[in-house]
Amino acid sequence: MMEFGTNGYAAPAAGRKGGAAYDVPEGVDIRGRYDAEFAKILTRDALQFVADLQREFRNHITYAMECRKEAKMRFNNGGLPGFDPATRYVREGEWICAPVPPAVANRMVEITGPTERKMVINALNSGANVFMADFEDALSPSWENLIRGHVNLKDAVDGTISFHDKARNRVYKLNDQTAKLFVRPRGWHLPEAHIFIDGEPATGCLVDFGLYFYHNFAAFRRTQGAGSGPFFYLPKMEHSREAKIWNSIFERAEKMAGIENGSIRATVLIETLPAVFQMDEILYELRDHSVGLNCGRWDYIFSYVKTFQAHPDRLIPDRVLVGMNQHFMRSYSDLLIRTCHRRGVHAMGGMAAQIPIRDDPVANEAALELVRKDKLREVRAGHDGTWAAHPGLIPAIMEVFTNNMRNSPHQIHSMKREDAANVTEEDLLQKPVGVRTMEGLRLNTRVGIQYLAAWLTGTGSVPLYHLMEDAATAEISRVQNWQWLKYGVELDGDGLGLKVNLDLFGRVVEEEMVRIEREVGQERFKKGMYREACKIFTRQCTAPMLDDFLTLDAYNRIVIHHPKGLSKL
Ligand SMILES: CC(=O)SCCNC(=O)CCNC(=O)[C@H](O)C(C)(C)COP(=O)(O)OP(=O)(O)OC[C@H]1O[C@@H](n2cnc3c(N)ncnc32)[C@H](O)[C@@H]1OP(=O)(O)O
Ligand SMILES: O=CC(=O)O
Ligand SMILES: [Mg+2]
Repeated sequence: MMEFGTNGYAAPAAGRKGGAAYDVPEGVDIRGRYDAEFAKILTRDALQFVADLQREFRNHITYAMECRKEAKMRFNNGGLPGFDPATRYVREGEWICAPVPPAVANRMVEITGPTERKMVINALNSGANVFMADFEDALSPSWENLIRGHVNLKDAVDGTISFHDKARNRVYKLNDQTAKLFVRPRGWHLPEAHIFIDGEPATGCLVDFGLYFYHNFAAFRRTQGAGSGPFFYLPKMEHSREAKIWNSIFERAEKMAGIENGSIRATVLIETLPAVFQMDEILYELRDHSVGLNCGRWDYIFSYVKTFQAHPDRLIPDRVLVGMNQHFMRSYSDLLIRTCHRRGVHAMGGMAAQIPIRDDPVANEAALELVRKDKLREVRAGHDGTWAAHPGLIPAIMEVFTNNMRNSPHQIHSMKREDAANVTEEDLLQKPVGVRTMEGLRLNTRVGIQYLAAWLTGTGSVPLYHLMEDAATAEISRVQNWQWLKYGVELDGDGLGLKVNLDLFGRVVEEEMVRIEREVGQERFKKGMYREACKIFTRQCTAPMLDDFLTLDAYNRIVIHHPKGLSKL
């Protein structure tokens, strides 16, 4: 095991003995594995840029994270999130964001996926308008995945990326026409424990943003952005002060690159409950750099549970029942559309969880139909585009959007949704309706453990029971179990009348582990990290205090410092 310092991460190594070393600027220490390809990303100049960002913004980030803690305390003491009276002038003011760059006017279908090499090529060739390359929900942030991801994105932006699938003897290359690339860095909360700056682990998202921006801004603007860009997605913000930090980071990056202010554009995911009350404020802070908001529905549900962790009157029903038809979810989507269109930017829809079912045409058609229905609701509500988890879904989603957009690339000017101006705090907080069942508890457990086992072995998005599962959906499973255990809820939906307690949960865990082993097979079960995942998941579900993020604790298990002799692994 690694030896932890006072901040929870291994202390930086004093030097590098044996093997090649990165050429680092003053105060930077790279503790991840070295290879010649990685060294092309971790250049002295790129690291200097990351270190400059870290030094300039670390106090702002620390403050923003302290504010999150204060807000959590307020909610835990019975407070509710709501609109901030101090920024009423922003919500009521008549201002708009900078015009949408022509390169990304049409974003009807955006495919998302991790930065794995073959998937990057497939996504760019998929026929979607945009590919969101993900360092976040869909990626397990191991050193290998992250830096390999940067190699892949650089090759993609340079147009030189290729991949040889030896088993199938198939070579993957980019088509002439490709999707426009957006990149989603990690959330503020995750450190990058393989890069130390001034003795502390770097902020994960500054590493993701800084390395990508440094290496790609020029080529991207030439080949993809028609003179603007690069483009980003920004996850998991809770307050506009966090958007203000991003805005300053963008200005700092533009200055370094010598490009015009407002070149970088970002879509912010509204995927925390506190952020839904800050949508105008977030757009306002980013008004020169914004290209919309997105309904990150899965993290939003997770955040609803987390925000109300001390409110037993706001327990949610079985996870499968919390869809966009719930009043609080519909209100969130309606207000997001109204806010974006009033400010002149895209209102993006979210991810349907269904994926193609290859070996069962009937089930496949049923899954596709659910996706179509979800997308039809989005486009009719006024969304300008949406997400697709898998290339196989793109034709159906594209058809729904093109058939309902009146030959226009977006609906910013045609679907104002003034009716949504009446969405109230109560609408946005309304308790979801539905029942709780033993199967809900079992499914959360089965899915949560399998997802975590995949994440620990380097895969951040997986197909489970014909649905896409990623960090956000796994979080729902975890916090829902925690909530049900904490308040000993009655499972009122299956006539069994059982109450959730440690005994029952212990039995469920045992039985679901047996089921997982049966389903994946003994050999895979033994080789995989199911037992470790089970330990982490169970601890988090039964902890007296709810952990903020599943991936924070789990991250410690995927940090691998090199050379091995120095890191005491
Ligand atoms: C809550 C949120 O944040 S949502 C956004 C984050 N989540 C995501 O981005 C999920 C992205 N999707 C995926 O990772 C995958 O589609 C999964 C894990 C859900 C399903 O994966 P699989 O079952 O392995 O897919 P499947 O075997 O059907 O893949 C078929 C082909 O499509 C490709 N493919 C599948 N999904 C994607 C994708 N999102 N991007 C690019 N290519 C993809 C595969 O690489 C494979 O290519 P090949 O035929 O050339 O080998
Ligand atoms: O990031 C998207 C989500 O739904 O969470
Ligand atoms: Mg998310």
